[in-house]
Amino acid sequence: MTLLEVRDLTVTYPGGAEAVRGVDLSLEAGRKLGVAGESGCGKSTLALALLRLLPAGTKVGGQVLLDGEDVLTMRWGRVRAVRWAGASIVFQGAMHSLNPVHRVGDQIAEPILLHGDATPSAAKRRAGELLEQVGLPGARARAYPHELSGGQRQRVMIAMALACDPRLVIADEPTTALDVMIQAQILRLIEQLVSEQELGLIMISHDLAVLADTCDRLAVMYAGRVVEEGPARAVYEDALHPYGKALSSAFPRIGDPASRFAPRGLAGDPPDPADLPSGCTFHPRCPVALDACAVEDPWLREAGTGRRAACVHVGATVPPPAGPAEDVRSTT
Ligand SMILES: Nc1ncnc2c1ncn2[C@@H]1O[C@H](COP(=O)(O)OP(=O)(O)OP(=O)(O)O)[C@@H](O)[C@H]1O
Repeated sequence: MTLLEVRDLTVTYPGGAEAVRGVDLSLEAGRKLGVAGESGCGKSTLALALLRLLPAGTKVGGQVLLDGEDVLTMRWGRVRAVRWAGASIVFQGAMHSLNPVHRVGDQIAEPILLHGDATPSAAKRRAGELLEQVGLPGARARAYPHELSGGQRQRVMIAMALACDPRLVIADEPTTALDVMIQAQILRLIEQLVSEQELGLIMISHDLAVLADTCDRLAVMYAGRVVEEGPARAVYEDALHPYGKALSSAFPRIGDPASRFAPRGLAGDPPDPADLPSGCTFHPRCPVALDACAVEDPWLREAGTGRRAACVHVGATVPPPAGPAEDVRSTT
């Protein structure tokens, strides 16, 4: 069975910001899905929605099927059971996520005690084992967060995320605050744990290169929508959507010196989710926009083997209108 199936997920914050708009995603156990996009595209909102961690008053629609069970409609008692044990999140910036006045071992033991019938001493023992699993000496369980380096704290966060043997781990910018060497170590650790334990991984980052290196598939988000999705390497090296292309050209490629000199960046900012442009939300920044793009909002649809993209330039993108069809489509 598919581990996670997200269907037509929408999130609207109080005040009207449509942060996630009709997202469909799926993930098998043991697979790694990267979610990329600029700041403000809705990546963290998507992650929080998967575990119903959004602020009160936020409107959420669609389905989040975790092992076939809809997280969005389950009772709160069940949601609490699913958090940590079914799926867990590693947030960016471990210093802010760890409690500064508690030893890290106690913080790892806490979800174990809450979610099972372990005794306090068994939970502590398990916390030490988890620390060793993420490459820290078990004795570091007695340390306070400020006594650890940034990389060590992020390892503690990963140990916590694994504490209750979840089936799915969501990592939201897990290495953003770390230097490049430590970043690489943490990414390798996450990859190793996912493959050893047959977990599903959703990794969120603005850095397409990191995701292409770590994940099997990539979803590119823009203004709350997935605008491109496919095998990670293919999306990174040969994006179909103009936004995916712009995002991938923003990072020089390892082993491709020419890419250091490629034109980079994208003018402007993503739109305000409370005041989205008409048609394709990317059209005001798109270098290849047509007049039709200010009107038509293309669906995400098949664009070659295992790939999907939402752009009038890619495949047949416009859903059939109610009246006589006016063809604004083109092919790649
Ligand atoms: N509590 C909130 N109330 C209203 N709007 C919000 C709230 N949280 C986030 N938003 C808005 O929703 C949009 C998506 O934010 P989100 O944090 O999900 O984006 P992101 O892609 O994860 O960005 P970043 O990489 O900076 O974290 C942004 O425009 C943001 O301002």
